[in-house]
Amino acid sequence: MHILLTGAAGFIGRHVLEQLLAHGHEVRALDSMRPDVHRSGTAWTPPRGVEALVGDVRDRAFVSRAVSGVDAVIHLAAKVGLGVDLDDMPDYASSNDVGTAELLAGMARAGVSRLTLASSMVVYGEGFGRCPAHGSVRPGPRLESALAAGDFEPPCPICALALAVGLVDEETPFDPRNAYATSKAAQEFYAANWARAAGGSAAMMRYHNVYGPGMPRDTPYAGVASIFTSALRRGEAPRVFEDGRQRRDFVHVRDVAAATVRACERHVEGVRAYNVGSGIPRTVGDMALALALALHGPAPVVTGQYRLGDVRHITADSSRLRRELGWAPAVDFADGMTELAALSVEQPARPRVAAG
Ligand SMILES: Cc1cn([C@H]2C[C@H](O)[C@@H](COP(=O)(O)OP(=O)(O)O[C@H]3O[C@@H](C)[C@H](O)[C@@H](O)[C@H]3O)O2)c(=O)[nH]c1=O
Repeated sequence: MHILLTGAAGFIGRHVLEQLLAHGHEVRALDSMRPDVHRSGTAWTPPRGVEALVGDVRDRAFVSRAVSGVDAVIHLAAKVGLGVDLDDMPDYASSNDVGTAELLAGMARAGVSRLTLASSMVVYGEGFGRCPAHGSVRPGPRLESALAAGDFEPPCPICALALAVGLVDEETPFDPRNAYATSKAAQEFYAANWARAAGGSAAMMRYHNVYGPGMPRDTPYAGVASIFTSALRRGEAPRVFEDGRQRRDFVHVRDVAAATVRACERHVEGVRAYNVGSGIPRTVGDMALALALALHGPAPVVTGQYRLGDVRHITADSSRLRRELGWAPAVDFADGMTELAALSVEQPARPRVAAG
């Protein structure tokens, strides 16, 4: 196929591009190269044979050029991050939602009917506490305040049992809790509207906690695995928030790219969301320990600090992706951590240049 890939220079985009080429697709690779989005400032040299376009998906004329003649679009370009700073709300809305709306309008004008969209597990928010007795419960503000007060395994609001894992399937209701999450949820709604109105297909890929080679470094927006390896590289202990027992679904970037490419190749009808995760809950404390051991660094420090807006536990039920698209994660967690540790030793941090 001839595929337009947006966000091609980003962490996930580079892996998707590599796999698309390995599958024999012709790729038009687009990226804005916005310095505020690519905070680690890495240069981008697209592989030979790839048509590269630098521009912004909010630019209508640019989008028209970008979508012309392609069979399908993989839309990864986005402003990512925690999204808790209210001042950032307009930029999330503009970069992610206006950008997606322009892209979809451009696809409709050009008659391009296949979309694969990067979404995120953040659309689910904290709506997934699971009590062993009462199943899924929505603790809402009570859970937030319990967490803020340092009660990291709060009880079910109906009985006294502790809430557990936080397994989400694609039917779990949306509950976006910050500007980034809201912009991701809105992207999905725009894509669904476009698909229905234009007769297109849209696969929404809800990525869980992605890690692996090429993770952004040394920015507060990098994922926790990158922040821990950077700390260990400096000889510092990883600082683990809460009690370290909060669980996430860490999924390797090559597996995420494989799921994305598969969806682009195989999802041809209607609107479908897919969780992209390993399905295995791991505590942040265990992950910190695995990296500390791999890098022979200092033991993790549990800070008890709660980061505003963080969910306690979340794990992907990715059975739909396995069943419908035949995907299965291939990278073992221990191997992925060893790889990350080895890379972080081999690739020294970019030299910092003092301002002024
Ligand atoms: C950064 C950091 C996080 N953590 C904890 C907080 C969370 O419980 C857990 C995971 O945190 P994060 O990696 O920040 O991911 P997160 O689970 O908060 O998720 C978000 O992460 C953003 C990077 C992405 O842009 C978002 O899309 C979203 O995935 O690790 C630490 O313990 N120490 C740290 O230094």
